[in-house]
Amino acid sequence: MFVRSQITFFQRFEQDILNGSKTITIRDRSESHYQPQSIVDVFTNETQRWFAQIRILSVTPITFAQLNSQHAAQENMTLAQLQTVIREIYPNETALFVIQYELIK
Ligand SMILES: CC(=O)Nc1cc[nH]c(=O)n1
Repeated sequence: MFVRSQITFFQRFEQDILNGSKTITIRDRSESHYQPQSIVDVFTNETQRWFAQIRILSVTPITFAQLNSQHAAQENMTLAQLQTVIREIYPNETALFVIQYELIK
């Protein structure tokens, strides 16, 4: 049976995803299962409202300490902002995954 894959983003990221300025998301191991080239439905985390489809391009392990300004640019943030956001979402996690995606238009 084919099960459609899903991911959620906080509502504050929605416009950046839709306008193409946020092209990665950094998640913990529990969300590292997305398959490259798969198509994933995107919902808001707060209300489970569908707002997009994305194609997964790659899933790459990374540590918190390895986050750099290129990752921040791909998140449409400064590096300091990205580090703060990730620490708010994953307070104690060092093993993370960069999920690169493209918006399906
Ligand atoms: C819901 C949720 O965890 N959203 C996240 C987490 C990390 N990065 C991101 O862009 N969105």
